[in-house]
Amino acid sequence: MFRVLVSDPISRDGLEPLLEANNIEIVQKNVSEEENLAQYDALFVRSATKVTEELMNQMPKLKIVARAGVGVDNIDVDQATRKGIIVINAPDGNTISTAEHTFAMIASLVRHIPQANMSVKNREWKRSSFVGSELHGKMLGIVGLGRIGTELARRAKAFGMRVAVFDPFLTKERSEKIGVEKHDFEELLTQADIITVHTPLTKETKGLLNKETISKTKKGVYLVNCARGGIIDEDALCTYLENGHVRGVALDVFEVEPPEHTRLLEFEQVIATPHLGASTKEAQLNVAYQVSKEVLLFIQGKQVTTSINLPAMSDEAYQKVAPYDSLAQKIGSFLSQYMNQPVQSITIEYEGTAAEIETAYVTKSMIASFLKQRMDININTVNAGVLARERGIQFIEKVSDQNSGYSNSMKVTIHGEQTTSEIKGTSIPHFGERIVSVNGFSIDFHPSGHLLYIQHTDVPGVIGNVGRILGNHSVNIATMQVGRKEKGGEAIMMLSFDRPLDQPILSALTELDEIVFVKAIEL
Ligand SMILES: NC(=O)C1=CN([C@@H]2O[C@H](COP(=O)(O)OP(=O)(O)OC[C@H]3O[C@@H](n4cnc5c(N)ncnc54)[C@H](O)[C@@H]3O)[C@@H](O)[C@H]2O)C=CC1
Ligand SMILES: O=C(O)C(=O)COP(=O)(O)O
Repeated sequence: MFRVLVSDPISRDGLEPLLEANNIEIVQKNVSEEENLAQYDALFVRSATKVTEELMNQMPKLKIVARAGVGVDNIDVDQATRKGIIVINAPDGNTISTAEHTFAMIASLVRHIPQANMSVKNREWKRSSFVGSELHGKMLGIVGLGRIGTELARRAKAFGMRVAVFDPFLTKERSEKIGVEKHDFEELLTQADIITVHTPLTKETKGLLNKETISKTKKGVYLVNCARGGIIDEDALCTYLENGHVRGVALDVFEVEPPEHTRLLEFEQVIATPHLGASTKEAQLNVAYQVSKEVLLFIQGKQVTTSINLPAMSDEAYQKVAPYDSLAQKIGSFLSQYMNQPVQSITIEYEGTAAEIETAYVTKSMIASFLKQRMDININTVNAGVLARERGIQFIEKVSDQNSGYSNSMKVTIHGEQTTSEIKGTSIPHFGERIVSVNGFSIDFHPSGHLLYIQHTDVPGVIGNVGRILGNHSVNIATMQVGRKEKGGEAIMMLSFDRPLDQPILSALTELDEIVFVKAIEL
């Protein structure tokens, strides 16, 4: 049974993909009210639940956190990554709703609609107190031209506004295509009549509009924040509202939510909504449906596509990666079992078509498989890189420019404290993966099942002796491959069996004079 805890109010209809699947239990209850957090495999949240390290520690089975929305600033993604917990979000399900809400806030702000509404409800008729400004012909400054910023720009243009944009990642071509003016931050500050922010909350964007930057804006500017509390510094807003430099402010989000102690709400010129950007039936259905489908993919062992802490990959892209992923896991596990010593660095080299895929994912998969043999914690592609680095293991990814004759290949070299080992494999369409070289010995075997690696001297009779000992122990050899570099020198043997080999058999083999090294490997 896969157990899902839905902590914030999330559309039940949007959970349909999970509700219809078998063996999934969904509990809709806030984390603060759930006594047995340890039983859950997945946690669904919106912005209210804070997914802290402490909460994750109370959920040892947690494998995936699904944010039914965009911003993940309420989730400790670094800690989730360390613990191997996948974090996903619903990147575009609430874009339109949030853009529409922002536009509604802008229109309300310049026409004083909330204040006028209150006044009329108080039985007043003060028409001259609420004279507003037209949007037509004014310049809207958008900070962050992502999904929401772009939709907002389209709406502003339809109202005859000029749209100036600051976004460090915006190309000239894209700004021309959308029909907005690309500016630097300073220009936008000094020219815009209304400034609205649409970036995530990060170290860089926290306090982006502060005492210093707001002082550069036009006198009488309107400021809007429907992205995240803290992108516009609240103390600075109070200062400039008090001295009249900022004419009005529209806020959907606050540094602390609910905003119990902020002075901002005391200003007549501030209009506010309680984080309603994504609160439409449509957006809530979209985001819940998006993350439910993703979680279902995860449960089915398929590739999730909207992960924050995994390389983004569509299911289609994963189909191309899958054969190499499988090969990488086999090589990682093989080398980890074979090299029983501390490791300093791992190098993975891709050649041919293997170099054309999402190699970062495959590298992490190989490292995860390597570490799994050595560590008794949850290791996967999410936390493999972090855990390897924490243990002082360097990993290097290379694309080989050599042509070794295979249409694709993957070579993994591990530098251990005492020795270095290396395995090369290839994936053959419709045939599966093959290991084609071990420590420079050419060989050809399918890396699967109960294997035995033997290093020996290339002398007559050794194969017979090995066969005799195995036969004496009633062990049937399923497959056998040999490889050598030169006649009479060192050689290797790779055998596979229908069952694992016991220690007495391995000891008997080791006692043969011509045998240098024996290692049973389970893949
Ligand atoms: N009020 C609400 O209910 C909602 C709020 N949001 C907030 O809106 C934010 C934006 O959402 P989307 O447009 O979907 O995200 P997005 O990722 O599509 O766009 C963010 C944009 O910000 C830009 N950016 C990043 N750092 C920047 C910087 N230092 N200066 C200027 N631009 C910068 C990026 O290049 C990107 O284009 C979310 O992160 C979330 O916090 C999102 C949905 C609902
Ligand atoms: O999607 C986002 O980033 C939002 O801010 C929406 O938040 P919510 O899901 O409404 O709590």
